[in-house]
Parts: sequence; structure tokens; C-alpha cells
Amino acid sequence: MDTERFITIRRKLHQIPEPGFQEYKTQQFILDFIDGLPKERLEVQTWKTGVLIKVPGLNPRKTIGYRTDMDGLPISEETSYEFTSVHNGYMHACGHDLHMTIALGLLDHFVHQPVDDHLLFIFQPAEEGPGGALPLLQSEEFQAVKPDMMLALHIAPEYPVGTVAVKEGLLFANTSELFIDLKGKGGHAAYPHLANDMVVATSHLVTQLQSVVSRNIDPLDSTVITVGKITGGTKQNIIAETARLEGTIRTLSSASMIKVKSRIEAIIKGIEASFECEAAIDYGSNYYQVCNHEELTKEFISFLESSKPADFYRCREAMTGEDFGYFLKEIPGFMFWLGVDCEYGLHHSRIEPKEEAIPVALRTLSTYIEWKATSQ
Ligand SMILES: CC(=O)N[C@@H](CCC[C@H](N)C(=O)O)C(=O)O
Repeated sequence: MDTERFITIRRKLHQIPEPGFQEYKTQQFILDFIDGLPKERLEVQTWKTGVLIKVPGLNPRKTIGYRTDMDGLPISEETSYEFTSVHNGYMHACGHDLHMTIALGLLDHFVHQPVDDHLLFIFQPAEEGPGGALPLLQSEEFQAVKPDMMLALHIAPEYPVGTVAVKEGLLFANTSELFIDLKGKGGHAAYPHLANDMVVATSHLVTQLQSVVSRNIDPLDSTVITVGKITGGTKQNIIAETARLEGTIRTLSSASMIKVKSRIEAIIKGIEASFECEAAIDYGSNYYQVCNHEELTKEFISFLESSKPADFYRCREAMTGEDFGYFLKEIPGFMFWLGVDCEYGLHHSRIEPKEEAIPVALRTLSTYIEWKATSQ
């Protein structure tokens, strides 16, 4: 495989991060790449800003799906790259540029060296939100080419290059976004007794939320509530009439997700009463847990151990979320971590995944898919 060519592709994709369902340039980039491939061996269709590409097999018994996400994040890039994002305030800080590059590398490989089974390459929009997997899965376009098994990977800054980390069963958490709007009464900073200050109410709310994980959830059932953003008020000497809190909830069990939400709702009622304000909660998009298929994952681990395309590491579950979980709820398959060894983690403005991981992923997935699509 021509590694340099795919590193160039990764850098070009890195420069054009776009929000979920607005991946217009990214979609065009993928379609232009496909234009350079032999068309008689491809069936291409678009779905919103995504792309589905079928590579028909030579002696098909099943369809193997490979999914990549496409969207970027609202982060102002601070890497040392010469090829930083040209979209101000947006960055590929979760590796979707590498994920897409690996999918294109596999597509290129299998168009030129077809296997017995059909392959389906899925470029899915909006993984970071509001979630493209569920509507794509339910679409007529996807249902018409629905694979029998599905694969995906995610970059892992904490593992060395050359490593693939995976486990059977639960890999990623259930997630729910969390948006809370508070409305009180604004006023002059010098007359607090005539107003209901939503900065103070929000501060109490954030502190009270900390008690949900520590006091209401079984400590053996991991749960996270993170408030990532608070906005409110207009000026230093004006009491804030409104405030907004934005966060995310992560739970390993579905039961804990229900419990967390009911505790948040109770706390909000208390905030409304004690600060004489109104509150509205919106849970935004919710992702189903990523649960790897037991047998297929075991078989992949055996493949890694016997063929050694990469070093295998058995990981634990993580509190990250991924809407790939919706595919795995219906279609057997698995997701794995790809080591990219970098100092800064996912969603950080300085993340610089090592590009040497691209050939590792291409070698691992091309040999595994070749084996799976001919021998099984
Ligand atoms: C792998 C990864 O980082 N995924 C995202 C998924 C976003 C879920 C949703 N928008 C939320 O914030 O709850 C993650 O943040 O884990």
C-alpha cells in the first residue's frame, strides 16, 4: 500500500473539518476519490452528507460492512501542524480524518483486489452529534444494502502505534447529552434582593450535580456527569436573568441512565424552588452503548494473535460514547481501538495522532477482511 498517498489524504481531510450533517466538502472529497477508482466494480450512493459504497464480491455469501465517521468538532486547533484546519473554530480532534483515510485505503485495496464476499463502505455523518448512525441505519438506502456484519475502529491516543486494543462485550458507555436552561429575574448588580440571579443558581446546580454520581449510583456501576459549558449573563454589573448549562451523561448500564436522569430532574425542581426560577431540560441526542459481538470479537482476537498484523492488547470498557452502538445493536460486529500514541487526548486542541498508525490499520483490516471474506 502506498502509505505516503494516504498520509497526504489524511492531511487534506484534516484541513476541512465540518459539523455533523454539514460535511459537504468532506463528502465531495470522498466522491472525488471514488471517481478515480474503476467504476464498474463499485455501486455508490449518497445518504444526506454520507456515502455508501458497495464493492461486489466474486462469490458472495455475505456482506461485510466497514464504517467510518466523518464530522469534526467545534475546537480551535492548536497543533504544531503545517496543515491545520482551514475552517476557523473547527478541528478533527477525534481522529475522524484518520478513520476516513483508513476507510479510503481499504476501499482502494479491495476495488483492485476483490474478495469473495460483498463489502460495504459506510461514510457516516454526525457522530459527534446529533448522531447519524440511527437515521442511517433506518434509511431505505442502508436497508437495501444492509451488511451481515460490521466493523469500525477508533483512534486511541493512550496506546502505542502498532497496537490494536479490543474486548468482547461492552466497549463504550450509554450517553446522553444534557442541556439545562434557567430563567430567573435580571436586575442591577447593586440590588440582588430585587432579582433572581441565574449565575448563582447555576453554580449551585453544578455543585449539586456532583452528588448524583457520588451518592445515588452504585460505585461499581461507572457513571459520569460532565458539564462542559456554562453560559449566562450579559455584563459584570448586571444580574443574570438566564443561564445555560451544557453537558453529557455516561453510564455503563441503561438502568443507571434512567436513575441519573430522574435524580437530575429532582435536583432541578429543588433549584426552581430555592431560586424562584424556571428550568427546562433537554437531553439532546442519546447513544446506545457499543457492545462487541462475543464470537466475532474472540475470532478477531485469535486472528490478531496468530497472524500478528498488530500487537493485541485486551482493553477495559471506556466511558466514551459512539453511535456505532446502534449498528451493533442490530448487526453483529465489533469496534476496536487503534493506538496512535500522542500526548494530548481525544477532543483536545493539541491532539496529534501519529500517522504511522495508518499503515498498521490498513494491514490489520485488509488481512482480516481478506481472511473473513474468503474463508468464513
Ligand atoms: C469517541 C467519542 O469521543 N465520542 C463522543 C460521542 C459524542 C456523544 C454525544 N454528543 C455526547 O456528548 O453525549 C464522546 O463524547 O464520547
